[in-house]
Amino acid sequence: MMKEGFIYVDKAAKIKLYNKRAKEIFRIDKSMGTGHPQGAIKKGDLVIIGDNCLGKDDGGLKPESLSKIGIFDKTIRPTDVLMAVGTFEDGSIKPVYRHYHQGEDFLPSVSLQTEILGFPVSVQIGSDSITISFGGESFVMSYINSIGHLVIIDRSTFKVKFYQTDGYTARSEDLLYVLNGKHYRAKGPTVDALDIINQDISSIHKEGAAIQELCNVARGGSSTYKDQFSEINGIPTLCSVFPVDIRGKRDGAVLKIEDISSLQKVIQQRNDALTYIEEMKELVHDKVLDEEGMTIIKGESPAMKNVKKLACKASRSNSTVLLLGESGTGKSHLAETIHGSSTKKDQPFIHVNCGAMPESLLESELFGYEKGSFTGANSEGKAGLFEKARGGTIFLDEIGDISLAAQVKLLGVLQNKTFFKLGGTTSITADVRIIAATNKNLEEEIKNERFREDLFYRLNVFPIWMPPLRERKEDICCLCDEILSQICEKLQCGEKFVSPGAQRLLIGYHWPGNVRELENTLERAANMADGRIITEHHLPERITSHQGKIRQTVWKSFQEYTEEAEKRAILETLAYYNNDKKRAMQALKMGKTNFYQKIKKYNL
Ligand SMILES: Nc1ncnc2c1ncn2[C@@H]1O[C@H](COP(=O)(O)OP(=O)(O)OP(=O)(O)O)[C@@H](O)[C@H]1O
Repeated sequence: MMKEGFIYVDKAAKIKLYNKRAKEIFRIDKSMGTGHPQGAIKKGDLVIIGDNCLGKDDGGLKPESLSKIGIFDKTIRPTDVLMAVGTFEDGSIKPVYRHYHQGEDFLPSVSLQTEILGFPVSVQIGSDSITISFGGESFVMSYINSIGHLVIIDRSTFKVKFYQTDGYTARSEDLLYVLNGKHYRAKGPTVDALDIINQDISSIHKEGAAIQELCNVARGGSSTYKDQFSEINGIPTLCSVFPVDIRGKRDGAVLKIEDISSLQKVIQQRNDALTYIEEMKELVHDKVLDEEGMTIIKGESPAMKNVKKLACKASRSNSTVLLLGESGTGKSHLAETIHGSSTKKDQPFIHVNCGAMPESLLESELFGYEKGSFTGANSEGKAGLFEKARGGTIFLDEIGDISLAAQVKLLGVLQNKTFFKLGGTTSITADVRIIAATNKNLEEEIKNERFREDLFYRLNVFPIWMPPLRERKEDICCLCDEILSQICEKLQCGEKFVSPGAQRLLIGYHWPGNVRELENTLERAANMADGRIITEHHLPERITSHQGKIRQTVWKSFQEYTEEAEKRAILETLAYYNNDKKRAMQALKMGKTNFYQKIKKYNL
């Protein structure tokens, strides 16, 4: 049997030949079930809908169109999965329906079961077929991407007067058209297949680049359209268009079609499997790193768990990381941990405190200098920190404090991955991973022209925000345990513990100096306590007296707290997915509209 379908149209785009295979491909040669006569929908008819993607392959059905069967629900959105039973233009029966937002809450298989006027009705949407059942009879439609399945019951006889079948697009019987009152054709074993000869091709095939090309070429255009992918009537095909000339004059054109639905399905399954494997790999990797590497970072609050997740990702990539957050929150600690968990862990980690370095020295320290390049220079010349960090990581701490001149030079390194020594003429490759950190608000610095915007964008490839300690008080106890045991080891004073009363005070304090302040407080307390227990008496007055002040705290409204949390959730997820909005949206299990509304609301 011929594998390809052929359609021949004349200059006026009228179909002159449509072979058997083409009819099979577009499912217009089938006996199509038990059958029904031709007709149109009437007021009061019972309508049963199963649509796996509202607006696609259903004639463009809109949520508003559902008012025809008594559904006025503003939460139904285009692309929703919908199952509905209602009466046409007659409110005598309350519609029954269910809808799901794609991706957000749609399960691979959903169903709706109800009873209308004593008849059982069910709609079942699976991963590749939709089944509508009424009074014991079932109507199954299989699909590749999307479909709009429809069954209509005559209200006076309770007989099926229309059901959807394959080839509905070619028959112009898309769901919306039928709901709009368009006449549908008769179906059934005794009904002749759709007569398409002499019909305008656009009445059978409304869309697809191949159909457009066919019409162009039939009218006299030239064609290079060979084995191209084109979706025709929702069916994935490979098409070629050939001109037909008779005695040197254009007579029409032929479209050769190959059905690649099954191939498409296999590709889809393969892609799904690959995505699944990738997800599993990431999960396993994250878990291993979580267990092995990021345990050095103490903190189990949701904010710190997220920081650790991001740090895991950062340690696996070579991208520039920008650590943001108040002073003392642990940015340097995190930078070292990222390096220590990366493949570069056995290579150098060079910590440069850019803020502490005099401006005149910064350039020569970072990039080195050739001998005799400036007064006071070592006569042998010097390798810079970028060279010393070769193969490893350079951590540019307090990056917000460097001069504009140094920023230009750094930008050059980030853009070209090369630099010159001071007084040097040979370019040196910067084979180094950059992690930068600042407690400044760089956007503010850019506004005040103290920081270059282009440098900010080069640095802000993988941002991680360290939350201040006052926003993750649940971490205080485990930080105390960790830090106190390090301190006791350093002081060689034996193990010490924090009493519950002192713990309460530590949790109540607002920690403007963050973890660094906690560390200093514990070191002082460990020195003060003669015994093994650190009590309230060993804590400084600013902490013990703070307890009384807590009650004067100005509480925010519930809405403000909620908004802060929402903003933080979106920001952190966006950072985690490298600003990939789609993935962030999926991870947050948010609908598209909701997600973009929040982005707009919080100016993210
Ligand atoms: N999660 C943590 N677990 C254990 N120790 C921590 C943690 N976070 C911070 N520290 C300790 O707190 C101190 C301050 O942290 P760090 O120097 O990394 O902060 P920073 O954000 O880089 O500060 P600055 O912006 O002032 O440079 C360090 O001694 C660090 O070891």
